[in-house]
Amino acid sequence: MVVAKAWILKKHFDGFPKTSDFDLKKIELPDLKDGELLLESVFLSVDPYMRIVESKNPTFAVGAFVVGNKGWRTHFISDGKDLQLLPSNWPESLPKSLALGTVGMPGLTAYFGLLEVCKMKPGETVLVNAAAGAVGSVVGQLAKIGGCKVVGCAGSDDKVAYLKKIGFDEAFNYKTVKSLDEALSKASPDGYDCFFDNVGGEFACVAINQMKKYGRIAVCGAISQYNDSVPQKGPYLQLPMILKELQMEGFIVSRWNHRREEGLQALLKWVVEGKVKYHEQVTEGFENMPVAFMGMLKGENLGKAVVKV
Ligand SMILES: NC(=O)C1=CN([C@@H]2O[C@H](COP(=O)(O)OP(=O)(O)OC[C@H]3O[C@@H](n4cnc5c(N)ncnc54)[C@H](OP(=O)(O)O)[C@@H]3O)[C@@H](O)[C@H]2O)C=CC1
Ligand SMILES: CCCCC/C=C\CC(=O)/C=C/C=C/C=C/[C@@H](O)CCCC(=O)O
Repeated sequence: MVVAKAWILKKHFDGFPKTSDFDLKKIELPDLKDGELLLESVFLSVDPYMRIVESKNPTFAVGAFVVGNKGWRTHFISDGKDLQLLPSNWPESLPKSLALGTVGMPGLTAYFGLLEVCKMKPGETVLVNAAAGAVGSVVGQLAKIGGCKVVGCAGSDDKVAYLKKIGFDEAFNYKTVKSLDEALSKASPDGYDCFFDNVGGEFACVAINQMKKYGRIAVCGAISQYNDSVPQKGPYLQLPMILKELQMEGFIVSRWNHRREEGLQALLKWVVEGKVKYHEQVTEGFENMPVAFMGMLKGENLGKAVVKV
């Protein structure tokens, strides 16, 4: 009998998440039926990554590594239908945890958001916020590969130094600049063609006023608003949208599930060639899932935040 540990949400968040909102449970798992397999988490994120320890399903061999959306759990039984094997050409030398980050869902978000929503073109200027995080750090590097000028903002001087190291043309600490408006116009006096928005709220309002005519805004996330108890109010953006004829489009990465393999292969190739660099913020221990989660929301992570079980 395998006993799984699972983090459950005891109470819906009221404002910023608290340790007391989570509960660690033990769950006895039943024996496998034909067609099922038993998975053991190796790295976890919001999208857990697991190794198969027992299988009664001919498609999945014991020892194989898969990505699945199974919650914060050490073990899980699956019929295999919703699991993704790692690409078969995954190099032995590459950390498998990247399947949760640069060569996984966050990397795909950057890839499809830039290509399909921003429709970036060589010579354009791309702005990205939360730029030193899992999605943002890939956005900036893909935009450089695509021949763009890239401006990134992040919440510490160490993160800004990292952005410059991985090739961002301009980067600044949005928490310490005197004026966000001035910092954005100094970084690109002619404005921005593409804005990949991970943050929303006031940052987005200031940035949207600095878009060039016909600019495109990919609304990927709004992390500045996720923990608000009271919804934020304006300023309102209709005037710059009309006068500059902007396009603003929200998206969820799963829209391109049918092109997942294309995206993963492109990202894998760039990582192997050293054209896309990665950093992971690894927290040790399943017991520390809530700590890692809250730390990520507070900006303690550089690159993708993962938990090693
Ligand atoms: N649409 C989609 O399909 C998807 C959307 N997303 C979204 O993309 C965004 C980035 O996700 P991900 O890369 O996983 O996370 P990150 O690795 O970027 O971690 C989150 C970062 O957000 C920044 N942040 C937190 N609060 C604020 C704030 N108030 N203002 C500005 N920045 C803040 C912090 O960096 P800093 O130190 O710079 O403040 C923190 O490190 C999120 O909004 C997420 O919801 C992610 C995946 C798919
Ligand atoms: C408090 C409200 C929060 C709203 C956030 C809404 C959107 C932003 C966001 O973060 C969206 C993420 C979507 C992720 C989707 C993932 C799966 O489709 C795939 C996961 C497994 C994988 O393929 O690796």
